[in-house]
Amino acid sequence: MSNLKIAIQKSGRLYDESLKLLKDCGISYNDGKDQLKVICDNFPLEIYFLRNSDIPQYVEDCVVDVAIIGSNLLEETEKKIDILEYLGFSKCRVSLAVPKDVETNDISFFQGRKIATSYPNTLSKFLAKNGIRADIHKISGSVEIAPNIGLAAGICDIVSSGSTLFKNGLREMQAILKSEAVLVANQALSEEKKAILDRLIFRIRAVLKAKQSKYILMNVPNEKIEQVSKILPVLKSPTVLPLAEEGWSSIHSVIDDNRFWEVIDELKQAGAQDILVIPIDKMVI
Ligand SMILES: Nc1ncnc2c1ncn2[C@@H]1O[C@H](COP(=O)(O)OP(=O)(O)OP(=O)(O)O)[C@@H](O)[C@H]1O
Ligand SMILES: O=P(O)(O)OC[C@H]1O[C@H](OP(=O)(O)OP(=O)(O)O)[C@H](O)[C@@H]1O
Ligand SMILES: [Mg+2]
Repeated sequence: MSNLKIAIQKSGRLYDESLKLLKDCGISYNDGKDQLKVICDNFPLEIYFLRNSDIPQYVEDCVVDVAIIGSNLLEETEKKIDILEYLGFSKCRVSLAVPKDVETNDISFFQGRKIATSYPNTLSKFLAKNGIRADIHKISGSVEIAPNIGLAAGICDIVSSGSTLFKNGLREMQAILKSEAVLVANQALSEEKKAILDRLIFRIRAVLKAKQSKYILMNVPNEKIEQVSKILPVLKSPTVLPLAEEGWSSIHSVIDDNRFWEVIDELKQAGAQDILVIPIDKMVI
């Protein structure tokens, strides 16, 4: 039986979270130093550690079957590969930025000017769509330095916290693309590989779903159970267990992480006490 081949970034922004995701999926391997390829012990998977910018080509050429990359790289490289799952980490945007003393937010500022970027294709598509003719200057890193050394009037690069822009005296003018890590696959997977991939995606979804949810439990006087239950968004219906103290019950449920702060006051007002919120490791629905 053949293994599914997955490429992940060798080092950089995506490396830690990509490996953590595989680990959370229960996949383990013998971690030899500086290995560029490892075979997993307990899942039919081979991991290839590659340069991020090379990965889309490897996937399209079927050198590997699947990969974890930033979705912005797909926009840039336009390879024939499919996004299977949004993974929720390495969130960032590709943005136009200018020296902070430039006052306008009108992108026609760039008309006839030079823009430094590592993402020339993404930028040229955006400029064409907006009718801006600018001179695109491709550099492969440290793009934020370009305006300071007189190389360009502005830049187009990845922004996350904005601190690199700030440290270089720049400000974000306009985001042109949002990005996050994605699982991608080539379009010619065998049935055997697809079956392994389905098992991997099943595990990834269980991990991602669990991250978005919390287990919540609280004590409630019996006469308030119905009222409290109505507030709780539940999978089926909440679990209600009697407490040793007569007239009281413990209600257990699962809640979306973002919803918790919205309903906490309502729960208290409805009579819930001693509310505990606990992380969930895996969630299979
Ligand atoms: N500051 C950031 N915050 C969040 N995500 C980021 C950030 N910078 C980059 N990313 C995402 O991580 C991906 C990899 O970026 P990284 O800088 O690690 O590698 P690279 O320099 O693009 O490529 P290579 O591995 O070929 O050197 C990017 O394509 C983007 O999707
Ligand atoms: O908005 P921030 O949180 O400051 O992040 C943005 C910076 O992160 C990335 O660089 P990285 O650190 O990956 O270095 P690189 O240019 O060598 O890839 C990107 O190219 C920006 O420079
Ligand atoms: Mg980078």
